[in-house]
Amino acid sequence: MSSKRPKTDATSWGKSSDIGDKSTEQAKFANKDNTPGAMHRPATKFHHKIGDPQFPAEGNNRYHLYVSEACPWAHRCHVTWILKKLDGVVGLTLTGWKLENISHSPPFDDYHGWDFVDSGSDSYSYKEPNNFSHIEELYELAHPGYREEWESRGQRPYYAVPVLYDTKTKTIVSSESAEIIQMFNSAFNSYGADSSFDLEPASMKKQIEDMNAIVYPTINDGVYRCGFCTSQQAYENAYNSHWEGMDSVEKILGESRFLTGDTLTLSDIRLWTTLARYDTVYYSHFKTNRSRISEMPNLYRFLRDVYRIEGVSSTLNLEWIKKHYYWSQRMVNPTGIWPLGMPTEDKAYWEKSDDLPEIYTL
Ligand SMILES: N[C@@H](CCC(=O)N[C@@H](CS)C(=O)NCC(=O)O)C(=O)O
Repeated sequence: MSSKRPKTDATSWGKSSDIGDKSTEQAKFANKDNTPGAMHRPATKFHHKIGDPQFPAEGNNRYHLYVSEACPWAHRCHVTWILKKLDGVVGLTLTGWKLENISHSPPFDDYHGWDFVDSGSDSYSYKEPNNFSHIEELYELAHPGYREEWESRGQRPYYAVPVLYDTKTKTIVSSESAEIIQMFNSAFNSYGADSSFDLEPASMKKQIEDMNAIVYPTINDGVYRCGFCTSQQAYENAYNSHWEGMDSVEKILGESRFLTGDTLTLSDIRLWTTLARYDTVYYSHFKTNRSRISEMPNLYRFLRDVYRIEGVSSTLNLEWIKKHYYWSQRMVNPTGIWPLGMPTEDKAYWEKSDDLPEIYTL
């Protein structure tokens, strides 16, 4: 137990001052609601870039991606890794689905983050290169004293996935999904990635940023603002803002196939990984329950449209997603019981295609 740990009765995740480096997207779209009990996502720690002097672009698995199939932020990276054909270029480890002993209240001694015990779904067997048992060990290797830094502020250590790790310098390049997917899109094109398509064309940067400005705060982080808050007022604020965002995206997708037109971009991948979890998890577990995705015609069409792109469905592990949220997040669901009978467990939910355009090829 840390001797420096201050006494705190904090019960919510993060503080409004935890936005870290002000230039990050997360800081730009941080939750502005200072109602007691509002959820504030802490800043991730590592923001280096492939191309920085100590992290030159290189293939042959010098760099290694850690993702949990449960996590929507990590899932963005996994989808981009698949679409850019980075297998053999950037290594991959899938963690298990459990986050054991996660809590918003101290003590945090038994919290070690994602485990590698039951690593990977059946279709993958990518080994953790350091033989670690938990991701805590990776964070401590990259930044000795990482746990202590958080605990000395009275906070749970934030062992976030995704992580892009450098096997050569044994440190973390980035722990921020928005930045990792941009690197995957462009940094490895001369090292084996599929360079024939661009998920962030320069001519569309502004439209992509405009979409992210809606999707990040109201939808990607918005569902967590609904689910992780600890007061009625904070929940109602988060819920209203979330549905404002959902309604505007439903409208946008009524006018174009993807968020910025006819071309799939990183914005679509960012939206998709939240929608893919929605009817299984967020609707009930996070109380976002005004409508299911299957009741929003354009969002539902988009969800199934992207699901059909080659490779995408292989990244969706609904069983682990369900177990992870309902079992791990005891501060939301104290019994840890996961529900049965989810409509998303029926293949027809994903494969209904009468209202879909032809399959999108990259
Ligand atoms: N801003 C981060 C968010 C990542 C994040 O919060 N991941 C969660 C899982 S959904 C996590 O790993 N949490 C572990 C923890 O809280 O210690 C990103 O986009 O990469």
